[in-house]
Amino acid sequence: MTADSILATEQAHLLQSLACLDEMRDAAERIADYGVDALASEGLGRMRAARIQHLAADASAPPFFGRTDREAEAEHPSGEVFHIGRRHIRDDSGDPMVVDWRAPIARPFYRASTVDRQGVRLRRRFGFADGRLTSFEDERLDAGEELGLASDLLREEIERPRVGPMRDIVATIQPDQDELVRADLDTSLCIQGAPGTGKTAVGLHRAAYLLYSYPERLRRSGVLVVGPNSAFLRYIAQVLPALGENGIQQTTVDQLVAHVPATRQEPVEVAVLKGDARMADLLRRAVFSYIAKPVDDVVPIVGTRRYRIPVERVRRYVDDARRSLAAGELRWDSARERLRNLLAQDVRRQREDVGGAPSDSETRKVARSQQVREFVDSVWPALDPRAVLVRLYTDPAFARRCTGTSLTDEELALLAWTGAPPRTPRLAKFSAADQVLVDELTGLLSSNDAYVHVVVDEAQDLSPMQCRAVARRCPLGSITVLGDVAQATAPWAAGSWPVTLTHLGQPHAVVRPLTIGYRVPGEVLEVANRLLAHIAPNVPPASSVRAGGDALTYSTDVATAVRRCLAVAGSIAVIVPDARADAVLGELASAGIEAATLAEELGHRVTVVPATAAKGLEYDSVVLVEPAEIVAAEPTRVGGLRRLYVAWTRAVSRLAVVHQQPLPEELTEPMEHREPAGLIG
Ligand SMILES: Nc1ncnc2c1ncn2[C@@H]1O[C@H](COP(=O)(O)OP(=O)(O)OP(=O)(O)O)[C@@H](O)[C@H]1O
Repeated sequence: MTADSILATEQAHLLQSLACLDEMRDAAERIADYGVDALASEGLGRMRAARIQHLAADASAPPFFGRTDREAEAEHPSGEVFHIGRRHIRDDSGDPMVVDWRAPIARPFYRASTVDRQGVRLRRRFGFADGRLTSFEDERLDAGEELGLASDLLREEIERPRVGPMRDIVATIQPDQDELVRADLDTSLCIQGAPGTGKTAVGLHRAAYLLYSYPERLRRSGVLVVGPNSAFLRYIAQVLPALGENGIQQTTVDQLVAHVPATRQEPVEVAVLKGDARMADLLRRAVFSYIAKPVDDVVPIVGTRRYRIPVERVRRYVDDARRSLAAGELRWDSARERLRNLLAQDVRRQREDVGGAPSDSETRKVARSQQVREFVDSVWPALDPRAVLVRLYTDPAFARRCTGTSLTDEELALLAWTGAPPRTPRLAKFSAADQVLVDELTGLLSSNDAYVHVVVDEAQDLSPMQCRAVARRCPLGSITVLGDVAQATAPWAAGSWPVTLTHLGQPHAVVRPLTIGYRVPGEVLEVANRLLAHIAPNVPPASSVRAGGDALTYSTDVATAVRRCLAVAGSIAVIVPDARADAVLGELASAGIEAATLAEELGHRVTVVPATAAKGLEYDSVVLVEPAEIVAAEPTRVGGLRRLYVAWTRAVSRLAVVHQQPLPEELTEPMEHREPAGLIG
């Protein structure tokens, strides 16, 4: 077959697949929602809506992007052919026209090699333009052909100028990434990777893979994706819907714990202390301290009769509830409930002992009786997490009692409330670190939403207490942890995966590295890698699959540098020291260049990005303003260099450094004792 006739045949398959997809959508819309009862009908309706949404997702995307031809088998003497796409498409008779990329049969498309063919004779990739099939690329694995990263279609995809939000990488997932994407649901993973190695992409595709592969286990309380900030969430928001997954909750850690607003700023050292794992112990002791020792018999009145529960028995019940609380079997509020029930059951037994036959509803009435309620309130009061926290901050004797030996006097003094104490806990102004503590307390008092799998991105920046907040959302499930210790800029960051994983409740998660960079051009990465010796000596330098002729330039004027970027296609970020954001916006405006802020919709050509908000984002061109000032703005040199490392590694095609001050010396000194980052492929 000639290339043209292959293309024509594939184009015909594409049109047929689209027609089948239309038919599947029509069929889904025709199905009525009649279940056996109203609830079942509602459930069916929901499922149907989800299915229609799934089938409609990203209708502009080609129905398939690849194909595998399998070796001949007894049942299929000429070898089966599978087209691989974003979703399963079948014809009228139910035969697959396209198989979902997540299906086990699609795996060899990503993983087969000449060494391990996995039953595949030929792998074909397709190129598209405006929804039309325009090219294809074959690897005859059985003839020893394997392109790897040298594939033109793969390189085109990687080098496509970036505009707007993040895209899925489903057509070009690499074997090392695929292994992580398809790890089973019970496996917790920690993916450590240099900037642009595809951690976020892998984490999101893993979420989609798990939903497809474990629908039963994930249908109810599925997958939660946690990102560092709302700009990042907006940037990644389209990836999962484009893969047909609309039901995944995506949130920031701050949103996760926002029971109270964060309206108070506080010194870094206070925030660091409040993020320390020892706070968990303090809060726990504080909560337990509210349990009082019963001193009297309890005497519930039923009708006109009084039943006496002797104090020794009452103490036993309280001890029993306390043990359940300590063992984590019960939260505070349900332990209160348990206590009420224990007392009511005691009365029931007393009545039975004298020949009565009290009903369940009478027993429930005893549990709710005034005497039982007053007793429970006195030994096991209802607690407001804000009140407990405010008391710890405003009552030094109480804080000291709850501390044990874990916090020093200096540390306790740091926690003390500054300014006039709030009149009521409801009026207290809390900080972002307090929000996490309120969440910890809330978790001690009552249960929260729990997920079967959590994907947490930029996890290197989480404080131990934030890690615990994430872990609480996944008490029995697994976690995919994504991050890069070299990019840890938060002052409370642990800087070590074993520590972070322990606080995430996953001490045995395997740390898996990704070292091939798909974003940053080689010459830009080579300079960034010089910083590693100073910011994360144990992290190996990454290599880049990409090089650009004018990838790294230096100049002195922002507007000129931006204009040069405007001359080529793609998104542009002007990454600035935070304090300069307004000035640079003004400078660009007076130069006649329209620029947006990060708070505005994605898709603007030029965005001014404060250095502290650049994490996780990427742009085709980056104009990086005054690196030395970005470093100096952080409390420590290492923190500053890490911030610069993040900012330096946001560009896909070109990085234009604009500076009048000398560059930080760590950037200009070549790497010693290290392998320079090579270009792969
Ligand atoms: N296999 C791939 N095929 C095509 N593009 C890819 C592949 N892997 C990653 N990319 C692209 O590389 C870029 C970087 O990916 P991603 O943002 O996931 O990296 P990251 O490791 O999370 O980076 P950072 O540490 O900076 O947050 C993205 O544009 C992504 O789409």
